[in-house]
Amino acid sequence: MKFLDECKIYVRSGDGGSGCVSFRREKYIPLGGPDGGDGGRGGDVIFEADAHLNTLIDFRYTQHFRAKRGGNGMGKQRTGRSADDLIIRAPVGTIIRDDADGEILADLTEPGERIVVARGGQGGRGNLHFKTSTNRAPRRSDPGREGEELWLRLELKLLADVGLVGMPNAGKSTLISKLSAARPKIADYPFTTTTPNLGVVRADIDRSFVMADVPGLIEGAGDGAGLGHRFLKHIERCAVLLHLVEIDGLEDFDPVARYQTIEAELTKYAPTLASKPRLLALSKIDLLEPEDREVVLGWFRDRLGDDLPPIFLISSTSGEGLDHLRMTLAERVEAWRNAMGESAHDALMDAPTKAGRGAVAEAVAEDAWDDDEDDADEDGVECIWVRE
Ligand SMILES: Nc1nc2c(ncn2[C@@H]2O[C@H](COP(=O)(O)OP(=O)(O)OP(=O)(O)O)[C@@H](O)[C@H]2O)c(=O)[nH]1
Ligand SMILES: [Mg+2]
Repeated sequence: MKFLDECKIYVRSGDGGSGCVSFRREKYIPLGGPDGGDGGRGGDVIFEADAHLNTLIDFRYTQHFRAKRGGNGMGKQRTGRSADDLIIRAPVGTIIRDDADGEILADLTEPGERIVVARGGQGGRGNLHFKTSTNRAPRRSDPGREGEELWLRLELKLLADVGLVGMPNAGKSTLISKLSAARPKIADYPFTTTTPNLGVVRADIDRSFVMADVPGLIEGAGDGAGLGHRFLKHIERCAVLLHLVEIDGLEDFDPVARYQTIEAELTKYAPTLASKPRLLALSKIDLLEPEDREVVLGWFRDRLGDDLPPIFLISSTSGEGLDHLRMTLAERVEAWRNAMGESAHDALMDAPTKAGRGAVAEAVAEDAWDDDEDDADEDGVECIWVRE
């Protein structure tokens, strides 16, 4: 299975069928009047949000969508057949833009929601309509109207509840591998993760949430430096951010400054990210001398003051602090879902996508990412990232 989150497709609605030129021909009626029927309507191109889909991968194989042409009008005043509409199914959460000017045509948030992106052409009029008092045998009919054609850009934002942010090597991928079935690549060097990973974290029997591990952020990420900014959009819709700062000793670096650097980048990228609820986890504390813990916590308390989010000490190696963190995250996600109530955002994030998100996350957990297919295809489909 592959996962693709951005693609470009061509759509064309059907042309209207032509009107017909025809005259009534019956025995003993030598000069029957015009009886050419109208052409049928061309098919619309319609998008439908489907809660069971969670990737745009199908658009990689099919990029051209053409609705059928309406049938031509016929004699005996018969109207041509209207063409069937072409329904394109896309995952809930897909944003559809006109590629020409970037205008958003639709943001599919509700399962079953439909939007017409290209209207089918009207059928042409048959010669029946052109009969006048002076012209009783019109040889004129209209051709059908042409359908509309346009290129669309589809974008799917991952629907995760918790977004993991932090500098490269902070231990984000290790954490998601401990809390969920996701098995991302983990290594002792920065920028190991190049594409997002999703995992379902089960807090208890009936409570779970989706966590997204995105590539590490660096200074300048908000302006486009590094890889991470490309994926920040995936965490824009998260309920909670979990900011991970690695603490593997008291020497050599300033963890508070690391935290502040990344926070500043998030603010620069989008104010919505800056104002999102967040938790701070100090990772790799197995490497810290027990007596140094209070020292580090003191640095954060003193320098961040009221801006200090709830802080956790965790170790993915020893498992310390993970249960508490997992339960707190579950509570935060639940509180956020409740606060959202019946709002449109809730519809997007919660009910309709449960099946879809679970499926993506499980699939992500099972398969490895393929980093190779990162760029534009020959045939014009741009893949920001693809999972095999
Ligand atoms: N001792 C110790 N090492 C850890 C812990 N968590 C992660 N590591 C190690 O830290 C290194 C980086 O871990 P990753 O999970 O790949 O870090 P990341 O934040 O995903 O890094 P990028 O993908 O580059 O952004 C790996 O060598 C891990 O084994 C921990 O709790 N304790
Ligand atoms: Mg990683």
